[in-house]
Amino acid sequence: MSYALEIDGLMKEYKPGHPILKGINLSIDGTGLTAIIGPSGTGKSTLIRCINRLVDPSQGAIWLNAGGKRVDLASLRGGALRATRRRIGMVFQEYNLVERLTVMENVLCGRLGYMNAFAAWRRKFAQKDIDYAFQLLDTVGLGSFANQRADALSGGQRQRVGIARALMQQPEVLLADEPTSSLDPKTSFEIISLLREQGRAHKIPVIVNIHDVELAKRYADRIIGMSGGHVVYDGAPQGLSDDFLKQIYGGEDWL
Ligand SMILES: Nc1ncnc2c1ncn2[C@@H]1O[C@H](COP(=O)(O)OP(=O)(O)OP(=O)(O)O)[C@@H](O)[C@H]1O
Repeated sequence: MSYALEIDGLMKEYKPGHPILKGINLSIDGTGLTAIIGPSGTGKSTLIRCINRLVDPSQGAIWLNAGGKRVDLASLRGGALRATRRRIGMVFQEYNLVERLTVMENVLCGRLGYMNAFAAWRRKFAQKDIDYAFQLLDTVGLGSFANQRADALSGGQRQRVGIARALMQQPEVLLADEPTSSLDPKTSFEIISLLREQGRAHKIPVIVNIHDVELAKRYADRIIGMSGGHVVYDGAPQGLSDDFLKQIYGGEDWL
């Protein structure tokens, strides 16, 4: 079987001899939301960032099924890497919007990876891209905000723009690195629900690195618990017992 994403023996060390990821093996498919949980510093962001190659893996393979073709993201360079990377949508904790641009312009930025350099420089977007961006803005509940500047939005609204921009890439997989860390509990729930819903609507898997275990247990279809650079739990939220939580986070006073 060919998975949407298959990670095989992934290792990452920022300093030689000090591995952060110590041999991660994962297969991700379907349209569910997978939550990655684990203590601070265990390598959750590093894992997400290796997948979209914001960080270069030290060893291992990351197979992405892009348009029916299986490519190893870990070994790609230059133009081949850029072409494959545009098929990976990424939502950031701090939104990473261009503050002085409008909501619509920010969403259209998701298309830049598909355009030639001159068209990208002129920000000359095709009408079908503009139409799709309007459609996505409606989907994320910001239909009437297209002409607002990004710096006039609340955190939750910014994250909705970030999700629309990632979907604009027509990705094969959607990654989110702590997308709710800066948001209140109600908005966090809305953003996680939106990610899950959009994963289903676009028939792509969603992988979210998240600190809030309760939120993960309530809304994820699958939980990956990391500790010390290893995966120590991989299964349904219902199976994430206190024993596993102790193994992931250590101690028990907090349970
Ligand atoms: N660019 C970098 N250079 C050197 N070390 C790094 C770099 N990025 C992360 N690290 C280190 O790698 C380890 C894992 O960091 P990472 O951000 O992946 O963990 P995390 O589980 O996502 O933590 P948190 O939940 O606090 O965000 C940490 O010790 C961190 O200091």
